[in-house]
Amino acid sequence: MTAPLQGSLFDQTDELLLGPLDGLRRTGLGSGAWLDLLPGWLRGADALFGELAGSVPWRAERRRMYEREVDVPRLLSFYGEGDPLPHPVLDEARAALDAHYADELGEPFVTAGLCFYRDGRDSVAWHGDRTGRSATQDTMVAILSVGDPRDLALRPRGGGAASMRLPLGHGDLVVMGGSCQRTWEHAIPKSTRAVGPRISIQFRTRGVR
Ligand SMILES: O=C(O)CCC(=O)C(=O)O
Ligand SMILES: [Fe+2]
Repeated sequence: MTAPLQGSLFDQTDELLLGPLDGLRRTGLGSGAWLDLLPGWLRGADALFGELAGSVPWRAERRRMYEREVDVPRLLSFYGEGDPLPHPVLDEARAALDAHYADELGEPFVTAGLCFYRDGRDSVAWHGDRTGRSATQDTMVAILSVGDPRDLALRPRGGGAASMRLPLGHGDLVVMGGSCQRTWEHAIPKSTRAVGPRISIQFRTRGVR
């Protein structure tokens, strides 16, 4: 499928450029969870959006829910350990994240999950990325967002403090770290506003989904 995204809708530069990661700002969420945020990490991302939209083998997934098969409302593509990524700037992004977080994380980011939200009806429900080590141990999930802005919503698992919404725009980076996957949940809520397509790229460590 292709998405009708006009060039330079979002960005004034044509050149793909990853900024330095020293601009990352950390927010503690409590219970050992935190978020690192760097708005506008990748500049010139219009072309990347177009290439990913057109060349990634997007899959629609179906899932059993209450005895029925339902469409998962977004398109997906998963790049496992050792799989060539669909654009060289994603290799650069992953290498930069590895260099920045090496000491704190203690292992590299090895997989990339790509999600395509075609419009405001596409979404992902509340969940933690709790498959693998993240169910019991701290880890990091780094998300690069391109295309139309969508909110990443976060709430403590099992209720408690109020939830929060973090608008993720074109080229923005957010890293969910510490205990975030087991003590918090996240979601991309549906939007009733007219929103265009968004692609998110999630880098994870070995075995974590
Ligand atoms: O689209 C996003 O930024 C989040 C996706 C997500 O949480 C997931 O696929 O596990
Ligand atoms: Fe997730």
